Amino acid sequence: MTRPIIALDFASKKEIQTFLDFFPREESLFVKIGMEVFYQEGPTIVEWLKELNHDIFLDLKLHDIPNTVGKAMEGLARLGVSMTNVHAAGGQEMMKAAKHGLEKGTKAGKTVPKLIAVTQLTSTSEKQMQQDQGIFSTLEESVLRYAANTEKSGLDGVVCSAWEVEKIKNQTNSDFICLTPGIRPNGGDVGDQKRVMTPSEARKIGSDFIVVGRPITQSDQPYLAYQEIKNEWNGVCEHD
Ligand SMILES: O=C(O)c1cc(=O)[nH]c(=O)n1[C@@H]1O[C@H](COP(=O)(O)O)[C@@H](O)[C@H]1O
Repeated sequence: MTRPIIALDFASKKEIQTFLDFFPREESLFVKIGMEVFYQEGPTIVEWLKELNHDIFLDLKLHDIPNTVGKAMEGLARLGVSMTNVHAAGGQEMMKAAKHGLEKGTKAGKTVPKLIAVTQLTSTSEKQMQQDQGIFSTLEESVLRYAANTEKSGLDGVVCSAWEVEKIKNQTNSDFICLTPGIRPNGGDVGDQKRVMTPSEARKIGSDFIVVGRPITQSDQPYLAYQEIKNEWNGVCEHD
């Protein structure tokens, strides 16, 4: 069984602790730490979650000049997370610098974190992309271009919506990762997300990882919500 990545979009360590109390202590989770809590708590939040035996996707979506991103990644590599990311819009030079920084900062004998690039955010519609970013192609064309740039820069994969996975997989090598947020159980509240899919649809279409936040974090029964999504993602029927 593979684990959905839980987006820990909380404002503090205390709130995360309260949330994790709903889960059995021995269950190792794959969690995503984003800018909301990282900017408040700093690297200690990562160290604490690692001590609890959880795997971490550090989602800081770096996007700056190549030198700055490269140096920042060199520092982040020392935290020993499993995965981290940049914005593909930063360009190929920036993505290469990010990868180089991660490799340089990873301690000898340790695994270099997977590095993936955000294409078009799942909260972006084609109309918004054209109006706000001045990109006058289809949204899919834009995502495919970013995915091609990401692969050329030597990164491990992309963050995209499940809607684009099939086309990305057709144009990239077989190891290239598609990590898909914007996941909702059937009939779930989409909130600010625009390009959504259910866990089972995302699996069928070839997503390698799904990221799920509010359907689990805002649930009255977070562990049950997590298990239902995990089972659906792994193709387990309720009565198996
Ligand atoms: O990089 C991400 O993780 C990300 C990229 C993207 O395009 N869309 C997106 O929603 N995310 C993240 O995925 C999570 C989705 O949360 P929910 O919409 O609550 O499931 C949030 O933490 C977002 O920051």
